[in-house]
Amino acid sequence: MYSSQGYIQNTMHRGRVLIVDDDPLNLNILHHILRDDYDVFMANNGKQALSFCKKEEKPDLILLDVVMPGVNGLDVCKYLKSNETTADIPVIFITSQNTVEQENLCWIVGCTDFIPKPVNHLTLKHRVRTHLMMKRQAELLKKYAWVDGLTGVCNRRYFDDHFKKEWRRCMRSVAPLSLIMFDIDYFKSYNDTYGHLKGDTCLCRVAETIARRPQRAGDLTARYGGEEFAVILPETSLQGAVFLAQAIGEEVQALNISHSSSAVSKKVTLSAGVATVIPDKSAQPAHLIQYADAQLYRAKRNGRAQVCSALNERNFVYINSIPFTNHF
Ligand SMILES: Nc1nc2c(ncn2[C@@H]2O[C@H](COP(=O)(O)OP(=O)(O)OP(=O)(O)O)[C@@H](O)[C@H]2O)c(=O)[nH]1
Repeated sequence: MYSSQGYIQNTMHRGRVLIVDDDPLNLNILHHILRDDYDVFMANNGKQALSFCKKEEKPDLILLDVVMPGVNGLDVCKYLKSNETTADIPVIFITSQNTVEQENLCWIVGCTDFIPKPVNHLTLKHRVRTHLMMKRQAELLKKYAWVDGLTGVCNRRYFDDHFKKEWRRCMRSVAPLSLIMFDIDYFKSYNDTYGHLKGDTCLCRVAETIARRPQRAGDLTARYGGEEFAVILPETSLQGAVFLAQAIGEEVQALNISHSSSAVSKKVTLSAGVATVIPDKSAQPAHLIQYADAQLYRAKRNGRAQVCSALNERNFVYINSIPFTNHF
């Protein structure tokens, strides 16, 4: 649902339906019924279905045969429901096994619904439409819970959630986790000079510029507080994160947003604090936030419009303090 940049992706596409059946005739019939309304994909065994679901663009709904050679439908469903990235995909079983025991097995592995064979075309169309609509509504609700209303980037709640997940992931893979904290310089005087409406517009343009840059899976931009933004960069070295912070800072200056009451430049500038840790059990996610915040504070004290960084506070290494160029 979220792009790596932190923006919500458009979910109002036609809907991607994956049909899984080992019988080519059944695949053809279902494809024929749905192809005018949805983007339809087909798999003729469980293994193929699972590898399709590992792709970046997942199906929005799966029609799944129960009895198939190799990995059967029940196992496919069980696997999808136990995996965080596929658990929300509705699975409708298409089955000729209509005993109570069989039905119960389908519910136990987490199916959303089932349709008996032979398939009634209208029932299929209605069930698919209803479940896709319910999925979209659930996504919209999540969107409003997770997105910052003014800037459109992720909000603090989503940041906290994602940050903890990436912390655990980097701990498992013994990889560096970097965090950049950005703050707009002299933003209070910007509001005082130009008014809050212009202040809001400025915040939106800065947020958009920050969020455009981080592109890798797991990267995330969020509004951390009023005029403060955070960027999470999993599996990224301190050097890489500083490079990115520097590039973003320069791009914000290149926006050329006038700031006549700033003491550091005639344009809007950012200060940035960068910190990197390889997460382990002796530390908490909050520590990395503190390290990055300490560096942001140092950037402010040093004169603003610059990036300051540290490897981590336990063996505090002041790697750098880089002023942005051309800010006057
Ligand atoms: N327009 C607007 N202003 C906001 C929003 N959220 C926070 N602010 C303002 O951001 C300003 C932050 O001011 P300070 O924390 O004093 O920091 P600063 O003026 O940027 O100074 P330095 O950070 O030290 O460079 C305050 O005036 C807040 O009212 C918002 O959503 N819209």
